[in-house]
Amino acid sequence: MLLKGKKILILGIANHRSIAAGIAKVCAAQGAQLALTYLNDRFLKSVEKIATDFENPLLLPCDVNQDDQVVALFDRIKEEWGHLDGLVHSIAFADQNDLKGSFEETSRDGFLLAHNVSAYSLPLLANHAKPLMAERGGSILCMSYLGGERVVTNYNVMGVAKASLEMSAKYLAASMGEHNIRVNIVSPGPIKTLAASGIAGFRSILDEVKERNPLKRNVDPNDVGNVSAFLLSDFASAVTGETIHVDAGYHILG
Ligand SMILES: CCCCCCc1ccc(Oc2ccc(Oc3cccc(O)n3)cc2)c(O)c1
Repeated sequence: MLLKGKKILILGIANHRSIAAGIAKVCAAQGAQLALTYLNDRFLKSVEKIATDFENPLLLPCDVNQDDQVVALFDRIKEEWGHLDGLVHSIAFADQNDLKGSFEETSRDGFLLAHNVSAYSLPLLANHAKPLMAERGGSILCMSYLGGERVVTNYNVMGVAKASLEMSAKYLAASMGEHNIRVNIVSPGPIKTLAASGIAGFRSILDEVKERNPLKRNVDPNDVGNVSAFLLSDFASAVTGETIHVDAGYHILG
């Protein structure tokens, strides 16, 4: 049991296909106690369904764009648990119009929205988690994609937001290390999620990576959950500011 007795907060489950749902399942199987957030009542049902197999999980609402909801979330965690060992950030959003066409046409609002939700939310959440992690230390994870490291057609403003997310994770790793808080990046290959279905050309990318990558297969939320559980565990005690690609090796190709 990699995560026995660890208290882990996971933000970003939308439904059973979510990467965060895969991470939650592996963490629960490895003995972790879980707090799962849902964006609003529309998502509560599907989060409850996923949580039925878990041992008394905390289900809490959180829209990271609302500061008061973030404060209320960590007040509840403090009240119920007293401390936090892990935080998984699996949140992103961009206007669908900004996920296709010419990047130069991105609107000011669209650019700011994508960065607000997909990048700024990481330092925001990390700052609130800090007092609950400081003593024993903790592990923070965020989810990126190759399009944040190099250009992937149509990914556009989300790629720029992911670049910001990845550098945010590294600056957080540098700043929070003295409190024994580690911050790492998991970069999955393309996975068929609710969010992915909103991106132009996603289907063809899925097939292309499967044909080209070293393992000749697509990756799934369980693959991501396995690596995430490792990074959340004491087995990764000296790993911080690191990116692990869970992409069947695709990123090594030209
Ligand atoms: C052209 C790139 C194909 C591979 C994309 C892999 C991927 C799939 C999903 C990802 O996560 C999101 C999350 C929200 C998001 O914004 C959305 C999603 C659906 C509708 C909408 O209005 N915005 C876009 C991507 C992501 O960051 C990366």
